[in-house]
Amino acid sequence: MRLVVATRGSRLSLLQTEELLSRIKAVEPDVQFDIKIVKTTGDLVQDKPLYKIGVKGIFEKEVNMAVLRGEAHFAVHSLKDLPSELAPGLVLAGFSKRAPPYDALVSATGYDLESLPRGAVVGTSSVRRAEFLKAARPDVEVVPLRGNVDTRVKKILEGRYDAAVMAAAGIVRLYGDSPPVKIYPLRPEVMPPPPGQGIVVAVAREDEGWLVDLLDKASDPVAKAEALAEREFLRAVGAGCHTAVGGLARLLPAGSIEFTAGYADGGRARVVKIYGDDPVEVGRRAAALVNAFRR
Ligand SMILES: NCc1[nH]cc(CCC(=O)O)c1CC(=O)O
Repeated sequence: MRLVVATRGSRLSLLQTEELLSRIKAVEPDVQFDIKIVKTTGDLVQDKPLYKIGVKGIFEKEVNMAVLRGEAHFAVHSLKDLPSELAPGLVLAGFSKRAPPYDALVSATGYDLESLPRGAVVGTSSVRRAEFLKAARPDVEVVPLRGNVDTRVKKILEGRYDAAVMAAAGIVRLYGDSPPVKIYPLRPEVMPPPPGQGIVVAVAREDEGWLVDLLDKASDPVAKAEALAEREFLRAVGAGCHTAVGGLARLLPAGSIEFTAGYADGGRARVVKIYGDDPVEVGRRAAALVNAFRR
Protein backbone atom coordinates (compact mmCIF):
# COMPACT_ATOMS: atom_id res chain seq x y z
CA MET A 1 0.00 0.00 0.00
CA ARG A 2 1.23 3.50 -0.94
CA LEU A 3 -0.06 6.56 0.90
CA VAL A 4 0.42 10.19 -0.17
CA VAL A 5 1.14 12.51 2.75
CA ALA A 6 0.74 16.30 2.49
CA THR A 7 2.97 18.54 4.62
CA ARG A 8 4.64 21.93 4.66
CA GLY A 9 8.24 21.93 3.50
CA SER A 10 10.11 23.40 6.47
CA ARG A 11 12.76 21.23 8.09
CA LEU A 12 10.61 21.04 11.24
CA SER A 13 7.51 20.00 9.25
CA LEU A 14 9.45 17.24 7.52
CA LEU A 15 10.89 15.94 10.82
CA GLN A 16 7.40 15.98 12.36
CA THR A 17 6.05 14.09 9.37
CA GLU A 18 8.80 11.45 9.67
CA GLU A 19 7.92 11.01 13.34
CA LEU A 20 4.26 10.35 12.62
CA LEU A 21 5.03 8.09 9.65
CA SER A 22 7.30 5.91 11.78
CA ARG A 23 4.40 5.37 14.20
CA ILE A 24 2.21 4.23 11.28
CA LYS A 25 4.98 1.91 10.01
CA ALA A 26 5.14 0.33 13.46
CA VAL A 27 1.51 -0.85 13.23
CA GLU A 28 1.44 -1.42 9.42
CA PRO A 29 4.95 -2.40 8.21
CA ASP A 30 3.88 -2.89 4.56
CA VAL A 31 2.85 0.71 3.99
CA GLN A 32 4.97 3.07 1.82
CA PHE A 33 4.74 6.85 1.81
CA ASP A 34 5.05 9.56 -0.87
CA ILE A 35 5.58 13.00 0.64
CA LYS A 36 3.84 15.90 -1.11
CA ILE A 37 5.19 19.30 -0.04
CA VAL A 38 2.64 22.13 -0.10
CA LYS A 39 3.89 25.75 -0.15
CA THR A 40 1.58 27.89 1.97
CA THR A 41 0.91 31.62 2.25
CA GLY A 42 2.42 31.47 5.75
CA ASP A 43 5.69 30.29 4.21
CA LEU A 44 5.67 32.93 1.48
CA VAL A 45 4.76 35.97 3.63
CA GLN A 46 7.63 36.35 6.11
CA ASP A 47 7.50 40.06 6.93
CA LYS A 48 4.27 40.34 8.94
CA PRO A 49 3.11 38.86 12.24
CA LEU A 50 0.81 35.98 11.36
CA TYR A 51 -2.27 37.49 12.94
CA LYS A 52 -1.98 40.46 10.54
CA ILE A 53 -2.23 38.25 7.46
CA GLY A 54 -5.75 37.66 8.72
CA VAL A 55 -6.39 34.06 7.73
CA LYS A 56 -7.12 31.67 10.57
CA GLY A 57 -5.04 28.49 10.41
CA ILE A 58 -2.97 29.91 7.60
CA PHE A 59 -0.41 27.09 7.66
CA GLU A 60 -2.91 24.30 7.50
CA LYS A 61 -5.72 25.35 5.17
CA GLU A 62 -3.81 24.95 1.93
CA VAL A 63 -2.24 21.67 3.08
CA ASN A 64 -5.62 20.25 4.07
CA MET A 65 -7.07 21.26 0.69
CA ALA A 66 -4.81 18.64 -0.89
CA VAL A 67 -6.54 16.01 1.28
CA LEU A 68 -10.03 17.29 0.49
CA ARG A 69 -9.24 17.32 -3.24
CA GLY A 70 -8.04 13.71 -3.04
CA GLU A 71 -4.43 14.64 -3.90
CA ALA A 72 -3.18 13.23 -0.59
CA HIS A 73 -4.47 10.56 1.82
CA PHE A 74 -3.73 12.64 4.90
CA ALA A 75 -1.92 15.78 6.06
CA VAL A 76 0.52 16.23 8.94
CA HIS A 77 0.52 19.36 11.16
CA SER A 78 1.52 20.74 14.51
CA LEU A 79 -1.77 20.57 16.35
CA LYS A 80 -1.33 24.10 17.65
CA ASP A 81 -1.35 25.50 14.10
CA LEU A 82 -4.82 24.10 13.35
CA PRO A 83 -7.89 26.34 13.81
CA SER A 84 -10.54 25.12 16.25
CA GLU A 85 -12.82 23.89 13.44
CA LEU A 86 -11.52 21.83 10.52
CA ALA A 87 -13.12 22.08 7.07
CA PRO A 88 -16.23 19.87 6.78
CA GLY A 89 -15.30 16.29 5.87
CA LEU A 90 -11.94 16.33 7.67
CA VAL A 91 -11.07 14.76 11.04
CA LEU A 92 -8.11 14.70 13.40
CA ALA A 93 -7.15 11.06 13.22
CA GLY A 94 -3.54 10.50 14.36
CA PHE A 95 -1.53 11.83 17.33
CA SER A 96 2.22 11.63 17.95
CA LYS A 97 3.75 11.30 21.38
CA ARG A 98 3.89 14.80 22.81
CA ALA A 99 7.19 16.72 22.89
CA PRO A 100 7.55 19.16 25.82
CA PRO A 101 4.50 21.48 25.51
CA TYR A 102 6.11 24.47 27.21
CA ASP A 103 7.22 27.79 25.80
CA ALA A 104 10.84 28.55 26.59
CA LEU A 105 13.15 31.48 26.99
CA VAL A 106 15.74 30.93 24.25
CA SER A 107 19.09 32.73 24.28
CA ALA A 108 22.76 32.41 23.45
CA THR A 109 23.67 33.30 27.04
CA GLY A 110 21.32 30.99 28.95
CA TYR A 111 18.96 33.41 30.69
CA ASP A 112 16.03 32.23 32.74
CA LEU A 113 13.20 34.53 33.77
CA GLU A 114 15.15 35.70 36.83
CA SER A 115 18.58 36.26 35.28
CA LEU A 116 17.29 38.01 32.15
CA PRO A 117 18.78 41.54 32.44
CA ARG A 118 16.57 44.57 33.16
CA GLY A 119 15.25 46.09 29.94
CA ALA A 120 16.29 43.06 27.87
CA VAL A 121 15.14 42.90 24.23
CA VAL A 122 13.05 39.76 23.76
CA GLY A 123 11.78 38.58 20.38
CA THR A 124 8.34 37.12 19.74
CA SER A 125 5.50 37.90 17.35
CA SER A 126 2.97 35.99 19.41
CA VAL A 127 0.45 38.16 21.28
CA ARG A 128 0.06 35.43 23.92
CA ARG A 129 3.80 35.13 24.53
CA ALA A 130 4.25 38.92 24.61
CA GLU A 131 1.41 39.55 27.08
CA PHE A 132 2.33 36.79 29.53
CA LEU A 133 6.00 37.81 29.37
CA LYS A 134 5.15 41.46 30.08
CA ALA A 135 3.03 40.38 33.04
CA ALA A 136 5.97 38.43 34.49
CA ARG A 137 8.66 40.97 33.51
CA PRO A 138 7.21 44.45 32.88
CA ASP A 139 10.69 45.89 32.27
CA VAL A 140 11.54 43.88 29.14
CA GLU A 141 11.14 45.22 25.62
CA VAL A 142 9.19 42.84 23.38
CA VAL A 143 10.07 43.11 19.67
CA PRO A 144 8.71 41.19 16.65
CA LEU A 145 10.48 37.98 15.60
CA ARG A 146 9.04 35.67 12.96
CA GLY A 147 10.24 32.91 10.67
CA ASN A 148 10.92 29.21 10.84
CA VAL A 149 12.49 27.87 14.03
CA ASP A 150 15.98 27.67 12.44
CA THR A 151 15.66 31.27 11.18
CA ARG A 152 14.73 32.54 14.63
CA VAL A 153 17.60 30.60 16.25
CA LYS A 154 20.02 32.14 13.75
CA LYS A 155 18.80 35.66 14.57
CA ILE A 156 19.26 35.01 18.29
CA LEU A 157 22.82 33.77 17.72
CA GLU A 158 23.58 36.90 15.66
CA GLY A 159 22.95 38.88 18.85
CA ARG A 160 20.00 40.93 17.61
CA TYR A 161 17.95 39.88 20.65
CA ASP A 162 18.90 39.14 24.24
CA ALA A 163 16.42 36.27 24.11
CA ALA A 164 13.28 35.02 22.40
CA VAL A 165 10.21 33.12 23.52
CA MET A 166 9.69 29.99 21.42
CA ALA A 167 8.12 26.56 21.70
CA ALA A 168 10.52 24.16 23.39
CA ALA A 169 9.08 21.42 21.13
CA GLY A 170 10.28 23.00 17.90
CA ILE A 171 13.84 23.31 19.17
CA VAL A 172 13.93 19.82 20.66
CA ARG A 173 12.56 18.27 17.44
CA LEU A 174 14.99 20.22 15.27
CA TYR A 175 18.20 19.98 17.31
CA GLY A 176 17.71 17.08 19.75
CA ASP A 177 19.82 17.17 22.93
CA SER A 178 22.41 19.69 21.73
CA PRO A 179 20.76 22.84 20.40
CA PRO A 180 23.02 25.80 19.47
CA VAL A 181 21.01 27.99 21.91
CA LYS A 182 20.12 27.56 25.58
CA ILE A 183 16.49 26.95 26.49
CA TYR A 184 14.71 27.57 29.80
CA PRO A 185 11.15 26.23 29.93
CA LEU A 186 8.58 28.69 31.28
CA ARG A 187 6.20 27.13 33.78
CA PRO A 188 2.59 26.93 32.51
CA GLU A 189 1.51 28.95 35.56
CA VAL A 190 3.64 31.83 34.19
CA MET A 191 2.97 31.27 30.49
CA PRO A 192 0.21 28.79 29.64
CA PRO A 193 1.12 27.28 26.24
CA PRO A 194 -1.25 27.32 23.27
CA PRO A 195 -3.62 24.36 22.88
CA GLY A 196 -1.88 21.49 21.08
CA GLN A 197 1.71 22.68 21.37
CA GLY A 198 4.14 19.75 21.05
CA ILE A 199 1.63 17.33 19.47
CA VAL A 200 1.92 16.32 15.81
CA VAL A 201 -1.34 15.24 14.19
CA ALA A 202 -2.67 13.64 11.02
CA VAL A 203 -5.77 15.08 9.34
CA ALA A 204 -7.71 12.68 7.10
CA ARG A 205 -11.04 12.49 5.32
CA GLU A 206 -13.83 11.34 7.58
CA ASP A 207 -15.17 8.96 4.92
CA GLU A 208 -11.86 7.03 4.65
CA GLY A 209 -12.77 4.73 7.55
CA TRP A 210 -9.90 2.27 7.07
CA LEU A 211 -7.35 5.09 7.15
CA VAL A 212 -8.93 6.79 10.17
CA ASP A 213 -8.73 3.40 11.97
CA LEU A 214 -5.09 2.91 10.98
CA LEU A 215 -4.14 6.41 12.17
CA ASP A 216 -6.02 5.85 15.42
CA LYS A 217 -4.11 2.60 16.05
CA ALA A 218 -0.84 4.48 15.48
CA SER A 219 -1.77 7.21 17.98
CA ASP A 220 -0.31 7.93 21.41
CA PRO A 221 -3.25 7.70 23.87
CA VAL A 222 -1.85 10.31 26.29
CA ALA A 223 -1.42 12.93 23.57
CA LYS A 224 -4.87 12.07 22.22
CA ALA A 225 -6.56 12.68 25.60
CA GLU A 226 -4.66 15.94 26.14
CA ALA A 227 -5.49 17.07 22.60
CA LEU A 228 -9.18 16.35 23.14
CA ALA A 229 -9.25 18.52 26.28
CA GLU A 230 -7.28 21.37 24.70
CA ARG A 231 -9.32 21.38 21.48
CA GLU A 232 -12.54 21.66 23.48
CA PHE A 233 -10.94 24.52 25.45
CA LEU A 234 -9.94 26.27 22.22
CA ARG A 235 -13.40 25.85 20.70
CA ALA A 236 -15.14 27.11 23.85
CA VAL A 237 -12.92 30.19 24.37
CA GLY A 238 -13.38 31.01 20.69
CA ALA A 239 -10.21 33.12 20.77
CA GLY A 240 -7.95 33.57 17.79
CA CYS A 241 -4.22 34.16 17.92
CA HIS A 242 -4.73 37.91 18.53
CA THR A 243 -5.79 37.15 22.15
CA ALA A 244 -3.42 36.16 24.94
CA VAL A 245 -5.12 32.92 25.99
CA GLY A 246 -3.29 29.68 26.79
CA GLY A 247 -4.39 26.25 27.97
CA LEU A 248 -2.51 23.04 28.78
CA ALA A 249 -3.93 19.62 29.71
CA ARG A 250 -1.77 16.98 31.36
CA LEU A 251 -2.99 13.40 31.82
CA LEU A 252 -1.91 12.38 35.33
CA PRO A 253 -0.71 8.83 36.07
CA ALA A 254 -3.97 8.07 37.94
CA GLY A 255 -5.96 8.91 34.78
CA SER A 256 -7.40 12.31 35.64
CA ILE A 257 -6.61 15.52 33.79
CA GLU A 258 -4.92 18.61 35.19
CA PHE A 259 -5.74 21.72 33.15
CA THR A 260 -3.79 24.99 33.45
CA ALA A 261 -5.39 27.92 31.65
CA GLY A 262 -4.89 31.65 31.60
CA TYR A 263 -5.50 35.05 30.09
CA ALA A 264 -3.19 38.07 30.08
CA ASP A 265 -3.92 41.68 29.20
CA GLY A 266 -2.54 45.10 30.10
CA GLY A 267 0.38 43.76 32.12
CA ARG A 268 -1.69 41.40 34.23
CA ALA A 269 -1.95 37.60 33.90
CA ARG A 270 -4.63 35.42 35.47
CA VAL A 271 -4.07 31.67 35.55
CA VAL A 272 -6.21 28.84 36.97
CA LYS A 273 -5.55 25.12 37.49
CA ILE A 274 -8.43 22.64 37.57
CA TYR A 275 -8.88 18.86 37.61
CA GLY A 276 -11.39 16.37 36.22
CA ASP A 277 -11.82 12.92 34.70
CA ASP A 278 -13.47 13.71 31.37
CA PRO A 279 -11.15 15.56 28.96
CA VAL A 280 -13.93 17.38 27.13
CA GLU A 281 -15.66 18.47 30.34
CA VAL A 282 -12.38 19.75 31.87
CA GLY A 283 -11.55 21.69 28.71
CA ARG A 284 -14.99 23.28 28.65
CA ARG A 285 -14.83 24.21 32.36
CA ALA A 286 -11.36 25.77 31.92
CA ALA A 287 -12.70 27.82 29.01
CA ALA A 288 -15.60 29.13 31.11
CA LEU A 289 -13.14 30.30 33.79
CA VAL A 290 -10.92 32.04 31.23
CA ASN A 291 -13.93 33.65 29.54
CA ALA A 292 -14.92 35.13 32.91
CA PHE A 293 -11.45 36.79 33.09
CA ARG A 294 -11.98 38.35 29.67
CA ARG A 295 -15.11 40.26 30.64
N1 LIG B 1 3.81 28.72 15.30
C1 LIG B 1 4.82 28.01 14.56
C2 LIG B 1 5.12 26.68 15.15
N2 LIG B 1 4.29 25.63 14.92
C3 LIG B 1 4.78 24.55 15.60
C4 LIG B 1 5.93 24.93 16.26
C5 LIG B 1 6.72 24.01 17.08
C6 LIG B 1 6.06 23.59 18.34
C7 LIG B 1 5.02 22.54 18.21
O1 LIG B 1 5.23 21.53 17.53
O2 LIG B 1 3.94 22.68 18.81
C8 LIG B 1 6.17 26.28 15.98
C9 LIG B 1 7.30 27.08 16.45
C10 LIG B 1 7.04 28.02 17.61
O3 LIG B 1 5.89 28.32 17.92
O4 LIG B 1 8.02 28.52 18.21
